[in-house]
Amino acid sequence: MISYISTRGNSPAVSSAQAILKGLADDGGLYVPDAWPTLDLTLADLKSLSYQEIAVKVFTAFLPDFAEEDLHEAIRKAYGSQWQNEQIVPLADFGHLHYLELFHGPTMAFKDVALQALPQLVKLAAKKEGLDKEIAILTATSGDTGTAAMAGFADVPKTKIAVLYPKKGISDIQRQQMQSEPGKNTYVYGLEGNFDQAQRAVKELLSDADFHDFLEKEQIQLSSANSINIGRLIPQIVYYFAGYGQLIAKGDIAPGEAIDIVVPTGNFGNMLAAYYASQVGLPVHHFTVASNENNVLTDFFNQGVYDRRRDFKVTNAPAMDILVSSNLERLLYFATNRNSDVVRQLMTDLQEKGQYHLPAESRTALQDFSAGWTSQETVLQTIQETYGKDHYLIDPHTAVAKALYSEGSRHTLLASTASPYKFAQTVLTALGKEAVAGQAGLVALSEATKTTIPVQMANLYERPIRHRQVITTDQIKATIQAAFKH
Ligand SMILES: N[C@@H](CCOP(=O)(O)O)C(=O)O
Repeated sequence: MISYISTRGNSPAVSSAQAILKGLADDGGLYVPDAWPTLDLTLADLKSLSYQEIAVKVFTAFLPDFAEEDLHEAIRKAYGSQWQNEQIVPLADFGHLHYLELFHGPTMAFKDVALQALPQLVKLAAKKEGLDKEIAILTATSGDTGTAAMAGFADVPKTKIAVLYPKKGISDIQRQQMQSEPGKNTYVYGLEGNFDQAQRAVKELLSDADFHDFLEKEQIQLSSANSINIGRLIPQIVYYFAGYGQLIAKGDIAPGEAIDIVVPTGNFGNMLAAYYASQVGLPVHHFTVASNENNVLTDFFNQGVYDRRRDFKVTNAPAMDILVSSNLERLLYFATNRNSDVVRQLMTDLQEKGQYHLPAESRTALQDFSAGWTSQETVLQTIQETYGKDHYLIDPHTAVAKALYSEGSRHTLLASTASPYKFAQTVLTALGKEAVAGQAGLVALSEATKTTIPVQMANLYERPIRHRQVITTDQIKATIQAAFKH
């Protein structure tokens, strides 16, 4: 049975339930499986399996300490009528290019796929571990994770969730979604800072001894809804298999045929899930890592040097405005042939010097990856061209990836990570329309493109604003402590 170990090698191995409850290993590392599990399916099976059935196969393989009937129930709840498409992640096909639409969930971003499941997994993990404490979820967001995490955890008994988002640099709709979140157990704070600062604070609090004393006194188990939590990543593996199954069902590929995958990425969770899928049997020929102007990952893959010492840019693909890409640490662990000493040193270099150099032999292990970045102007141009040529509307993050795609002989899954309505102002600008804010922006986009405003957004601007508090980075710990105190 697999267990989970820290990428930095200085924490004991834990079960999958424990890894989900902890979020981050005590040594600051990220939990990774100590061996690749075997999926109980063949690629030929995929074309006749529902999304939920594929999810059962992936979840049971990666979460072997959970009872299978509990996982069935969790999956039934996570992928039910709250999804606006029965396939959960349908494909939109244009020749060899297939957009894997990951945005049909409650908050219209790919984060829903995992964050509809994570609360179920957390509850099951707590039951399994005999944990009778309240569970507090701390989350940093550049716009999408926070919204989706609250949609998942809102009013879940014995949980609380606190979200930190950068005050500047999220879309109008993301702001409205978060500030008007009605869940009684939700706490939302705008930060005078950027995503990296929010995420650093989350990681520090997860391993802060004094904060842990407070949690112990209050009988609280702390975890995270970010993709540093392995419980966030596992559900994301499922959709690559589901997309592959749809390609077989449509007759585009034969079982076993290799595909390419292109992913717009900031925190690297979505890309890493594709890599995990490939390690447990999905035939992937090539991965393209797409970045926006915060192109730290592009330089890393092209030059083998990760250097966060650069200006942090607020862009029109804001969910990817990230310079410290947490999940890369998990890829480094595999690229270094599971050498936690090397990973620990690289992470120390990143912390202390702001950069690290990947050893040459590990660069070879990443030869299936290439990387590129897309400017804000090209994002606008790509949205306009895609709409003009294919009459298909894409959001700015999907455009970051689309700009790097060029048609080849292989079928390609391109992760379409958010609804274009979630970034209505940017999409309107791209289409040469006035970027009106609020409900008027949704109406303008609907009229300009003769598309329907997603039902998930129907009453969004009627919800009252509940969360207005803005804090500085110095105030994070005390603010979260006050929120979580009974
Ligand atoms: N893009 C994210 C940033 C956090 O990433 P995560 O996948 O680690 O949760 C966002 O929109 O919040």
